[in-house]
Amino acid sequence: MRYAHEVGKVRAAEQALMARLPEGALMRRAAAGLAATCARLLPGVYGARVVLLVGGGDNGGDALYAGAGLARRGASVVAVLASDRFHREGLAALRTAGGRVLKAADTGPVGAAIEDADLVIDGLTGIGGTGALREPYAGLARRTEDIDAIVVACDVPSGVDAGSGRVEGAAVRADVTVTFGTYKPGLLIDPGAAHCGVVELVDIGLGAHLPDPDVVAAWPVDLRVPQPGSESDKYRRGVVGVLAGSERYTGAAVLCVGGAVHGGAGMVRFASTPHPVELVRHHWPEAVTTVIDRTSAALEQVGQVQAWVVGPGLGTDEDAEALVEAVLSTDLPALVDADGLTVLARRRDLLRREAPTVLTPHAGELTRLLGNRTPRQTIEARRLECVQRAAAELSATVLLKGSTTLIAEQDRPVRVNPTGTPRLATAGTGDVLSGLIGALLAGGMPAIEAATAGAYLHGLAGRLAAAPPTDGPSGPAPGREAPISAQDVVTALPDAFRTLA
Ligand SMILES: NC(=O)C1=CN([C@@H]2O[C@H](COP(=O)(O)OP(=O)(O)OC[C@H]3O[C@@H](n4cnc5c(N)ncnc54)[C@H](OP(=O)(O)O)[C@@H]3O)[C@@H](O)[C@H]2O)[C@@H](O)CC1
Ligand SMILES: Nc1ncnc2c1ncn2[C@@H]1O[C@H](COP(=O)(O)OP(=O)(O)O)[C@@H](O)[C@H]1O
Ligand SMILES: [K+]
Repeated sequence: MRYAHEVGKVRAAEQALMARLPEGALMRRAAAGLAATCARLLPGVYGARVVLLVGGGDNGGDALYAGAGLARRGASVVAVLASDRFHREGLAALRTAGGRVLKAADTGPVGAAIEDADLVIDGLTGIGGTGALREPYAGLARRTEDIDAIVVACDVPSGVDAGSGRVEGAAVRADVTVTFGTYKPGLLIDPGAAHCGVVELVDIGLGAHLPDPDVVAAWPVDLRVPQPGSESDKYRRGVVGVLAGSERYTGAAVLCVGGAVHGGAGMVRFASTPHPVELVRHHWPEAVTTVIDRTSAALEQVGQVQAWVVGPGLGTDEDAEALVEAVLSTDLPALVDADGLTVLARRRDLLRREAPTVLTPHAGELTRLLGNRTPRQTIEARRLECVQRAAAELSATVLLKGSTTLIAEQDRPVRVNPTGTPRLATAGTGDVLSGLIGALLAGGMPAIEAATAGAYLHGLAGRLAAAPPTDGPSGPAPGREAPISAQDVVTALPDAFRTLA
């Protein structure tokens, strides 16, 4: 797992540690780690041209000390001061090491230095950055776009809100971000995460002073999907029931069952109206299907299951509502997706239940679930805050889809999914995800673990489907990916599972 802590907790841990160390020791540790990474990224330090973008706080101090270290090893280092305030000891150290200093207002020489640089260290703002970058910080951040130099962000790319990943204006796009002590949520969550490049963590000894994390990113070693043993049979492995599709929306049913069939359930039971049932039988002969009378919503017709998935393509009429109500009245784990969520938005009373409930909204669906008080754009920009609020208000496990999938349960660290690709933003992939998570629930996984593993495998299947085979699970550069369909994601699921073995 990658652990991230809120900014306030990072500051408290730093204070506790600093109280036990000589003045300035912590900053010098951070700067030494930053300088070591920069030295590794350069073909050679001697003679390399390094520019430091220096803000008025301690983030600028880190950059100045790191620059001093590189200058002592023969680099030609220029510091660009964005503010009249700067870290005095850091600047003195740089000058002593032979570094030069410019002010941001010296636009000609500053532009030339950045153009000629081999490496730029962004020390404008770190965890102290608030709101959109003001001038001249914003202008300096923009100057780092489309340059040949390697851009290394100190602690956090400036312009990215460290606590949330929010980006409100200009922000540095780094090739590498060197962060100190612990990850910050904004380094793991988009849009901030997309500005970080490769994130390296430098240990500055904070560990013992840090409380439980606020956000964690799951890595393959953390995921324990159910494995069949010699005692297994199809019933013991878990049966998932899927209520999806309608005469109007048939594809959602086929895709959702596809996700469930490849999710490791012992059996998939599918129930719907005649047309989706016919199509599911055609595509997935292994599913056991039932044509149900929607008006009665009697789940006994479908047979015994260990978990339910309800919603994709279901429609939002009264019959659909009756099916959602029937599922949520059981004492079984249930996942509600798509149209089921639209129904739930007007029947939040149905969420009062003891058994685990997983909701898988995209930002628009979450807007409705939260009573239309939070616009979709706000949810997309403040994903962390909104998913936490939703989990608390709805008393459910909430998986918020989109460019970074987040999974929240009340009083637990929020999970961040590290896999995925923007190629997944295509119709029907969400239906595959809900079927997949339903199968994992039926296999007995706790709700948050099923949602975490499902998001991971789904994102990885998307990458495997989109990438040339040689690029592997860590994923190729986005330009090397091909468009994919939701069915391609289904097909790639077995390969995604195999990476966990
Ligand atoms: N504490 C420790 O032990 C350790 C801390 N460490 C390091 O310290 C960093 C935190 O330092 P910090 O607290 O000084 O804040 P920091 O990120 O430099 O930002 C403040 C400056 O930014 C400016 N500014 C803010 N918003 C702005 C905006 N929108 N637009 C423009 N300017 C804006 C603000 O300007 P002002 O408000 O003063 O005008 C002020 O000058 C942390 O990330 C890590 O790198 C490491 O050395 C390890 C040990
Ligand atoms: N920009 C993006 N980057 C990565 N993944 C994305 C992005 N946009 C959407 N996705 C993923 O694509 C899937 C789309 O699901 P959803 O919105 O429910 O579509 P549908 O209802 O058509 O199936 C989700 O898994 C979501 O996380
Ligand atoms: K920075």
